[in-house]
Amino acid sequence: MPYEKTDDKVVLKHPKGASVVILLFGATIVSWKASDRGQLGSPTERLFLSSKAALDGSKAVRGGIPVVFPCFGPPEHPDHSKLPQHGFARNKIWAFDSIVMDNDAGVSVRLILQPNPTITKLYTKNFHLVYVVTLAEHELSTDIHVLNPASSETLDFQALLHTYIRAPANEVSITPLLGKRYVDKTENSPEARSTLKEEGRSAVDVRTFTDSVYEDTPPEINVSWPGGDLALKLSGFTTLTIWNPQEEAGSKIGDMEEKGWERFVCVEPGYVRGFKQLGPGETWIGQQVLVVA
Ligand SMILES: O=P(O)(O)OC[C@H]1O[C@H](O)[C@H](O)[C@@H](O)[C@@H]1O
Repeated sequence: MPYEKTDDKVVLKHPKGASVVILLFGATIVSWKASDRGQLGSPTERLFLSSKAALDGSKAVRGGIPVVFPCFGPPEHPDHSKLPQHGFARNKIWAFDSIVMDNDAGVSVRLILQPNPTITKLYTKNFHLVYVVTLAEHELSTDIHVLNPASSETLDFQALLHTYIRAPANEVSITPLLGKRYVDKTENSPEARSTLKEEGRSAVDVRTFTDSVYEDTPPEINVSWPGGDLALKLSGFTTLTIWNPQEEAGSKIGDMEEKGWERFVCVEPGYVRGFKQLGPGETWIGQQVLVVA
């Protein structure tokens, strides 16, 4: 059996050893194990999950790949005024829909989230979210589909995959972002936080507290460090957020494990500058493929 489903999670298993664990809470991927290409040996964990993360549905998971929808950061749009930071998708129980692919190339599961009473008391817009997670030997594909089922209203949203890559934070290089415009959310004043800067580094690092939202994300991003390399192949997304709190902000995060900021970099493809405006009946798809080098 290439997958196992229990009340609270789905585990996909590839015949060559890779695996992924997806909680129905938030559709949060909490583990992805894959082996290096061309090397024997057991698959290794590729995502960071804080040992202090709550996995019981009491709060969003600190690590893995939380799904952010319909707002990123504190709510700014009138439709989102009752929502918490990063919206509700990472805090709600998604439904298992089906296994959509199961062959030698990979195994794929489809999860869905639709309005329910716990959502409509905070958010009254109609929406239909589909999340397709596909596991291959050295790749993990995560596709988020947003459908507007309304007959006349537009759906305004932001969406993002908050990918916590397990890596030695002080040694990672992220490319190619040279010349890209970004906002720096570590700046002190609201004016400075909304002023666009231009990236002057050929390889971006996170050795200091970093919270940058890049525009016009390239279709392929490389995250490398001595002894490791992960590529992100992206489509549909317009922004790329790079986040590492370092001690300065990380020590204030209650569910961050001791010095956890030393062990990950968040590389977050999204649509988070302005709002995607989806007409009635339209669908938007954002795809992230994580590829082991
Ligand atoms: O603590 P959380 O709500 O999970 O947010 C964690 C981080 O998410 C993103 O990376 C944002 O850009 C950061 O500003 C935020 O601090």
